[in-house]
Amino acid sequence: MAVRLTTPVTIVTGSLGSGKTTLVNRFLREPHGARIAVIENELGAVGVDAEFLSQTGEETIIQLENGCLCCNVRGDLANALQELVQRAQARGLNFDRVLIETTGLADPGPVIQTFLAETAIEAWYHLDGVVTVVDAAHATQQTERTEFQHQLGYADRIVVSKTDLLAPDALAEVRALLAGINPRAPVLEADLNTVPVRQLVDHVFDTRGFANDYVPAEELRQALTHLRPLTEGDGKWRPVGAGRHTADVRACVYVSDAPLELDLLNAAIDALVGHYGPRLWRCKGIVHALNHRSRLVVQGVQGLVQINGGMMWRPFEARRTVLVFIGQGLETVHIQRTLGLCEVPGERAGSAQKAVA
Ligand SMILES: Nc1nc2c(ncn2[C@@H]2O[C@H](COP(=O)(O)OP(=O)(O)OP(=O)(O)O)[C@@H](O)[C@H]2O)c(=O)[nH]1
Repeated sequence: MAVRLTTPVTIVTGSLGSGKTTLVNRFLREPHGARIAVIENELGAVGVDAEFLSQTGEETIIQLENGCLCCNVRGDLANALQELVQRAQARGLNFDRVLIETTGLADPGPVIQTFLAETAIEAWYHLDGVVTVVDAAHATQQTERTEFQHQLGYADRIVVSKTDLLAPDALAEVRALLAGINPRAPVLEADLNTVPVRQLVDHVFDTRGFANDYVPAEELRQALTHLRPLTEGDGKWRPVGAGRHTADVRACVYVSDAPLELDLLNAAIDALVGHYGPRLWRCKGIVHALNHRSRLVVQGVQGLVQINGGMMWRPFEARRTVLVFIGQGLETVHIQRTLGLCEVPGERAGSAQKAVA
């Protein structure tokens, strides 16, 4: 696998007061081996959030003061990232990882798109992942808010904060709610003030959330935990927890052991992107394609979807397609039928397994 020499960037998002600054400060204050630069997005013209960040003695904190990052994203963010590079070159500033803390009102979609579309920054940076901090104490009240749903939908990792303030049954309710909106993102539940920084590092860094050649097994397992066989051995699967999530936000998990025809899959994904437009926020997964010795990796953010070659299938490994679609108003049956058209008849391996949650 090619070694990436660009600097990994993590987007830290989450609702107002959820604990984003607390999380970022843990990485700034405590030793863990990485040197961090922070881009801090302020909502007002005069920022205050940066005041709460621990100063590291170097000029590694950049404040964006022109309002909400999701509204002015391209220019401002690209400039801030380039400014860090210039500081590094001119003044020997050292950092090997960047965290972008968005405002609690930001939709991370356009921020993510900047990394996929701005060629000026790709020589220096790559997007490692989106981490969404969820306030356990207020999550259930926030579920109807569009920005909260967006932040969860795009998450590669979720950190549930303030677990110290919640009874176990209330925490279980939050867990179920999050699984309904985003079944693929692994979750760390924590009191952000006391959880060991090592645990935060392991959960938040190197998620490879946007790698084109790889989807972490942890994410696929997480998505599959929300599906259960209807009856033993009949090959049909049903969603677990469907309907628990909020009104219009839906996560569809498509699973199939039959190989998919790649040309048809390209057409099917184009059709889904065309049909759902901006309502399809994120899609991701691996594909068992006909006549391919390696898995294919699907990575999509809004209208940009890529399918690339991934790791080789190992001998005797069960080959399976797992695709997760997250967005607003996704129609389960429509997605199931559209992707089902790509399955190659008679090529199903073992027991047939196919589902959309
Ligand atoms: N008890 C408890 N308090 C927490 C935890 N995480 C954060 N807090 C507190 O919650 C408050 C808000 O935390 P911040 O880190 O400022 O939240 P934020 O998301 O950066 O807030 P905004 O920038 O306003 O969106 C602070 O008083 C934190 O000390 C936690 O796990 N447990």
